[in-house]
Amino acid sequence: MTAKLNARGDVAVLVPAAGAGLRLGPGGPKALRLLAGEPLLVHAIRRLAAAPSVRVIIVAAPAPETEAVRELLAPIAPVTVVAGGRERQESVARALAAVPPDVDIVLVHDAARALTPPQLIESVAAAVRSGHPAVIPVLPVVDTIKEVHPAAAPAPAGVAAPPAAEMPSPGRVEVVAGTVDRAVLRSVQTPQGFRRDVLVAAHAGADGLVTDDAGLVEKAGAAVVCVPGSELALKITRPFDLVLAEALLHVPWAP
Ligand SMILES: Nc1ccn([C@@H]2O[C@H](COP(=O)(O)OP(=O)(O)OP(=O)(O)O)[C@@H](O)[C@H]2O)c(=O)n1
Ligand SMILES: C[C@](O)(CO)[C@H](O)COP(=O)(O)O
Repeated sequence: MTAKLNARGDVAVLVPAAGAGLRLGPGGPKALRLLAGEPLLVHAIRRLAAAPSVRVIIVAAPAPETEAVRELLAPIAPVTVVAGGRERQESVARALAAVPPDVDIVLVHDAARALTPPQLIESVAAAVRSGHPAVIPVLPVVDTIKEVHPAAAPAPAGVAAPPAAEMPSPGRVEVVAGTVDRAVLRSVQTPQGFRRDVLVAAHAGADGLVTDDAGLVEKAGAAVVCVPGSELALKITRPFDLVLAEALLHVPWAP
């Protein structure tokens, strides 16, 4: 049965879903990969549609799959589907352009965070509604975090280390440059919530790529406020995450 969105809701949710899912391995666009027999995007949309604040959902689909995604989601909830871009930021910008003029609160939510509970969507929306122009859900960092640089080209004292690859690889030795104080670090999730004018201005003024929308708002100089995130809002990125997500579907407290 198609879920109805709340016509009295005051929130539009943009769902970037156009990524390739390279880190998940071969198998097609990540948002269309199956979790317990259904595409990740279906899991994500179902949970968004269950949040009472949500009036509009706009999905940025992999461009060649736009029509297929429209058909896939039609029985789940009323959604607008646009073609995504080459980068996440472009996908968000395209979805943002399709927000109806009378909606003042916009959330941006990764399809890859497919198990995000409706309560988290509500708590981010409530924080924006209460007056914060930009809101992100966060979790504490639980590991000790080291800054590293490649052993072959150590950064001299006082000079910024060269950019490190995302992971050390065989034959590439890294050396620790220092330990970061994790008490001031947070792991950032979606949905990220914004006053619409703030998000529109941040995207319009973007002068490079950042990895989340709050990053654009920070660059524009606006305050970004944190609310508690949820372990269930994990981003399904690598094969291990898919196994974890499958297990989470069976825990009694998961939505
Ligand atoms: N050009 C892109 C790239 C990413 N995304 C979306 O942004 C979210 C977060 O991206 P990530 O989880 O990193 O997904 P991928 O880019 O697909 O992953 P990978 O980097 O492994 O290819 C995902 O819902 C993804 O579909 C998007 O809409 N358009
Ligand atoms: C937006 C995001 O989910 C915040 O954690 C994340 O940055 C998106 O993932 P990506 O791999 O950086 O595109």
